[in-house]
Amino acid sequence: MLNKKSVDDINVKGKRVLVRCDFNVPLQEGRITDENRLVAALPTIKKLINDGGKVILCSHLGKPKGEPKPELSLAPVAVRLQELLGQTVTFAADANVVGENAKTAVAVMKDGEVVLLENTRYRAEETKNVDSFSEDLASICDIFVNDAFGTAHRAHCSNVGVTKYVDTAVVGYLMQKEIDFLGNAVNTPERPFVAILGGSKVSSKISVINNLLDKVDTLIIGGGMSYTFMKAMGEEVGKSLLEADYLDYAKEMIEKAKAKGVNLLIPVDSVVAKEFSNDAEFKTVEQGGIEPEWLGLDIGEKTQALYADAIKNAKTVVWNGPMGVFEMPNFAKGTIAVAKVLSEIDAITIIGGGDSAAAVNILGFGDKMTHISTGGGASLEFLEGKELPGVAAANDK
Ligand SMILES: Nc1ncnc2c1ncn2[C@@H]1O[C@H](COP(=O)(O)OP(=O)(O)O)[C@@H](O)[C@H]1O
Ligand SMILES: O=C(OP(=O)(O)O)[C@H](O)COP(=O)(O)O
Repeated sequence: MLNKKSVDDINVKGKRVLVRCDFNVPLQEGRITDENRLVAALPTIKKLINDGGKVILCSHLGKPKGEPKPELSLAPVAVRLQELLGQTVTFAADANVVGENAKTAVAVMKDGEVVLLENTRYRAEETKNVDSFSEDLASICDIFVNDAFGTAHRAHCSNVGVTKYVDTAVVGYLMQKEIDFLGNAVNTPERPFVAILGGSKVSSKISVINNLLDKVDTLIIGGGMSYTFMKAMGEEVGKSLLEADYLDYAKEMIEKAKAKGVNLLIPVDSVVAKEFSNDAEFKTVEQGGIEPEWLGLDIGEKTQALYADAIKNAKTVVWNGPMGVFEMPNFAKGTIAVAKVLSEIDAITIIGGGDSAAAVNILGFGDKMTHISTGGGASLEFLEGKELPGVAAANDK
């Protein structure tokens, strides 16, 4: 259990409560294309409304790099939140985030009302964690709640700096839930504990592989990163994604798995194509059969069966990174196969945000998983065993 004070430990009646959420949602022409992060934030917001707090929400959106960018305004989020909450959400349009508009909006709030501030990254100080913006944020609230798990690996004004200037800084329900699921899975897993890692690069998951090898019974490797492991085992990989600088590291991890008695699985067949395109000619080849002009873009059917077999008796599964280029239908089958097995087994299944979460949702398996994290980078850093600054900054219990 997370040893931080939460919204259950405070009395917010009549108080101005600043809630840092992660409303960094994908937008297309002002339309929100995936609202999971908004829905995930509702329990904390509703609790604070019901308890009679004056609920001031804030978040970043995209990377406006310290200046107002209309296309990265949080205005569309206010509209959708209002629908989801079924009550008015006043949007404090304010290029300065905590300028006169925002201060006035907050000053006239009644208990149980909701205000949403403008994109915190309109202020240049935000991502540098400069005190001036942290102080501004603290000046409009009595209590601070951090519920932005997706941003917890950043140390910015609106999730870390602000806590220096408020007496009470607690975490929200989403933050608690994310840390509890990921923490329990990694630290006290029901066994067998299987981790599935995929995605493009070994280099982005070095510490995750290393840390998980200390914890899991089986580690399954798929996606672009598997070719570096194959090469390290002496196989030719043609034009597949290869990080030559990480071959020694891959060998080290193969040795570590042996030493620890971890079952490390890499693909036994691959779907290869002539080009990185859904329209390219493609075929399935056995282990060691990737010819020089071909590149591996998905795991083959034998690998799918091997991985399904390794997963089916698991009691805890953590998955981060697709098994292939799932954005292209011809190379999505491996990712679909893994998602399908996870949706069918009797186990705690945790999807570590990012592309894997998107894949599971797009493929329609979202509601079959125990937990889909709202944070890609944050869940990866958590799986690496790092302390998340956004969590560390909250008051201890
Ligand atoms: N065999 C492959 N070759 C090239 N790219 C791949 C391969 N398999 C998966 N990918 C790509 O990896 C990307 C996801 O990588 P990454 O960002 O590491 O995953 P995540 O966001 O889940 O952590 C996807 O865009 C996918 O197309
Ligand atoms: O979307 C986010 O990260 P994610 O894509 O790693 O899940 C978070 O909102 C953090 O955003 P940032 O990576 O711009 O700091």
